[in-house]
Amino acid sequence: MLGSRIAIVGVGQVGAAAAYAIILGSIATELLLVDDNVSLRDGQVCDLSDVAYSCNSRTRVRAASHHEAGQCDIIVITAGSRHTIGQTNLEYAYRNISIVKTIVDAMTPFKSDAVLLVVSNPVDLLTSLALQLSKLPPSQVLGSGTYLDSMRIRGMLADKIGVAAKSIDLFVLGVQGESQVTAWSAATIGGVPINESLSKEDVINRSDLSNECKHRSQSIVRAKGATPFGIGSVVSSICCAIIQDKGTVHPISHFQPTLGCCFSLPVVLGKKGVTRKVQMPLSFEEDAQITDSATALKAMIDQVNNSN
Ligand SMILES: NC(=O)c1ccc[n+]([C@@H]2O[C@H](COP(=O)([O-])OP(=O)(O)OC[C@H]3O[C@@H](n4cnc5c(N)ncnc54)[C@H](O)[C@@H]3O)[C@@H](O)[C@H]2O)c1
Repeated sequence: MLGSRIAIVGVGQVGAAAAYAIILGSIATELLLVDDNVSLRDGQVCDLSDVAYSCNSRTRVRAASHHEAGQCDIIVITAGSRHTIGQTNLEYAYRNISIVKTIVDAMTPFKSDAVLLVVSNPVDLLTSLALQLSKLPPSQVLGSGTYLDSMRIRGMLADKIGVAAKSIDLFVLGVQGESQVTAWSAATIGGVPINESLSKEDVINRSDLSNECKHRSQSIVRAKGATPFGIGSVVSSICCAIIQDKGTVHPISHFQPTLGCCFSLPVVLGKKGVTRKVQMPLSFEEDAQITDSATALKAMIDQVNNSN
């Protein structure tokens, strides 16, 4: 972590929660906060600096411009607009597309080995556009994708069968949201394929669990208005894996050349972002669902590019 710098662009609910987790973990030496709303940004700097002082964090926090953020080791994009009542998903997507375009433009040129991590929604679409616009190599442009969903479903399964989530390998993959796919066919418990490791007493309805996981964000938003903490902690884990060159495997949105867009498949994360891809044998149905949703995403990206 020595000398490492992370920038968070957009310090609303999600950006602030990510900053909080990064400070608690002393993940970086310096944390730069950027927001168009300058008084909110400065308030967050003071509040989060207090966190750093009170927990003896080695991470120091300060306000910065978009341009400075582009020179950091990792730049996390959590800027966005709120989904307003009556706004369609398409209108919402176009609003955030315009925000991400402005941000990437203002940060260009990036430090050549910077890693860009997109969190704003729709995450796979915005990651694909950030890759096009930033001109960074594909291995350095990532999206949080289905990382949180994978952690969620592991936790939910762990609760049902009484095994620690850490001993479960189960990935949610593909385009994050309605068409994401739970890769049950490749799931293991303690390294043993799930079909062999579970006994008859372990009754799990896979489809119910996948659906509950898919809609969990909506339930949280209905209950408390936003979902900042889970994703904040995911951002901190991803930054930690990169800065500490951990070589750990995570489901991360990244560029898939065969389908021409970014979505989540397992990768090894290290200092240079994606250091290698991990082949995961999926069932025919899982593979087909992922391909279908990626094809629809690519069509949407082409539509956005043609509308410019
Ligand atoms: N990927 C995930 O799993 C996940 C989970 C939760 C939320 N999100 C997404 O994260 C994004 C942020 O959510 P939130 O609840 O923090 O919203 P928020 O409204 O609380 O914060 C957004 C912030 O972005 C700032 N902003 C807007 N334009 C900017 C610009 N050009 N430069 C810098 N800052 C700018 C705003 O001033 C605001 O402070 C949304 O797109 C949301 O959908 C993603």
